[in-house]
Amino acid sequence: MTGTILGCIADDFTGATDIAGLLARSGMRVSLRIGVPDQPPSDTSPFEVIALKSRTAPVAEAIAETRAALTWLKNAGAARFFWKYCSTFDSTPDGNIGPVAEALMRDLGTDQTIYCPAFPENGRSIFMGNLFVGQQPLAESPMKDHPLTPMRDSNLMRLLAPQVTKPVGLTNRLTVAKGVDAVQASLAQHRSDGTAHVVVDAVANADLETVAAACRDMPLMTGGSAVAMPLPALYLADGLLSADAPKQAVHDIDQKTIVLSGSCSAMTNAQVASYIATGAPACQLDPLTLTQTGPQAVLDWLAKQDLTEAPLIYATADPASVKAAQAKLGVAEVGALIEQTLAACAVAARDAGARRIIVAGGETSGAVTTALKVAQLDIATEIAPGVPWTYCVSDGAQIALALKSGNFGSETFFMDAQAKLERA
Ligand SMILES: Nc1ncnc2c1ncn2[C@@H]1O[C@H](COP(=O)(O)OP(=O)(O)OP(=O)(O)O)[C@@H](O)[C@H]1O
Ligand SMILES: O=C(O)[C@@H](O)C(=O)CO
Repeated sequence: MTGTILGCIADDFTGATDIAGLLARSGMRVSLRIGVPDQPPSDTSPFEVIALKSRTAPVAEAIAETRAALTWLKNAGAARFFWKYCSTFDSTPDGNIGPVAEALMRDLGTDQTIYCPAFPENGRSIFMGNLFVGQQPLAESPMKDHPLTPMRDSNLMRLLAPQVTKPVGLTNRLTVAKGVDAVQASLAQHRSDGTAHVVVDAVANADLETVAAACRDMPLMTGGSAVAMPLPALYLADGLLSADAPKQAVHDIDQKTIVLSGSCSAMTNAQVASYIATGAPACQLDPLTLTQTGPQAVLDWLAKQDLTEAPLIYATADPASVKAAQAKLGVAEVGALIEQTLAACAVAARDAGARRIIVAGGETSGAVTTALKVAQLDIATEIAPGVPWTYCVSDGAQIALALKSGNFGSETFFMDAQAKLERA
């Protein structure tokens, strides 16, 4: 029986399902824990992911939580670790990515790690240390206007340097193109120069295969989810993982479904419009009305729905409406109001028999999983790159839960999700 081989720590919930989903492409069992478990490890998987909510937390808090996660994962048997942050490197000059990496390096007694947020299947690529979102440099992409972590520079070395105490360097695409030995030689050169933090270019999945192969024995790798994807096959080839290691389970889940959308990204707006156009029952939450009437009206609407028709409850709105609501009610207040309402809808839907719950938005996913009191998710079939179905238990009921990052999935995501579970 194989113990835990790789321990991953993610700085948000949808980021955690993202890396868990890509690791699960291997067919191996991947478990995701919501927060650092109170209990010592038991029923562990070859790949364990701990989801934190530390992306915008104060540095000291993020470090403390991440170190606690590391200890739990070490106790689960892991000897290799992955620090997962956003593929758009979401952070601020006094943000957490660098300080957390340095804290993990200290705890693991290692003097070097890599930074590779590339996710080519979702349009994130790195060339000469510059991060692109589709064809746009990061700082010209919609990420420049992110409400919490506006990204105003596209150069990963410049973004990382103010966050760390040790030198930052680059292993560029020309080296990656030469293969595994060239990447390892470049890392060794950086190490002898005292460069602890190495940004590594990747523009395609083939580059990520090379980078993962070159770095697979590092105690700590950091990046987006995609550079972790080749690791299961590499560990299998190295004999670290046996072919009889636990595989993904498949459960037969009742068809009653609820779709909850609190993301206001351009992609989620398109997904909501496309779902409504199919004729699915839908109820829009208006923040101003909610402050006056509370959640009862939407709960009443939900109680009348046939859950086999997979109704949608959404607060998703265009940027102008979001700004107007924020100006009237306050950014944090309106966010919390909607998150709490959608979380209450998730609980009510579960109590009414919904066993398939689809959620759009990272913060929204956090609120929903917390309200459902979900502690552990087992990763199941992939819906879209970085968005898997997961299985969990909530109040004794076996639930299939899909947590979608705001920007991920195609326009037909909500339909795709339902169809994928049928095929699984
Ligand atoms: N109509 C609205 N007006 C104002 N705020 C809203 C509205 N609808 C949703 N919100 C809030 O916007 C925030 C959206 O964040 P969330 O993390 O859920 O989505 P996202 O940022 O698109 O996803 P991700 O973090 O995965 O990229 C939530 O706090 C939500 O409550
Ligand atoms: O890496 C990404 O883009 C996502 O997994 C994410 O972190 C969403 O918040």
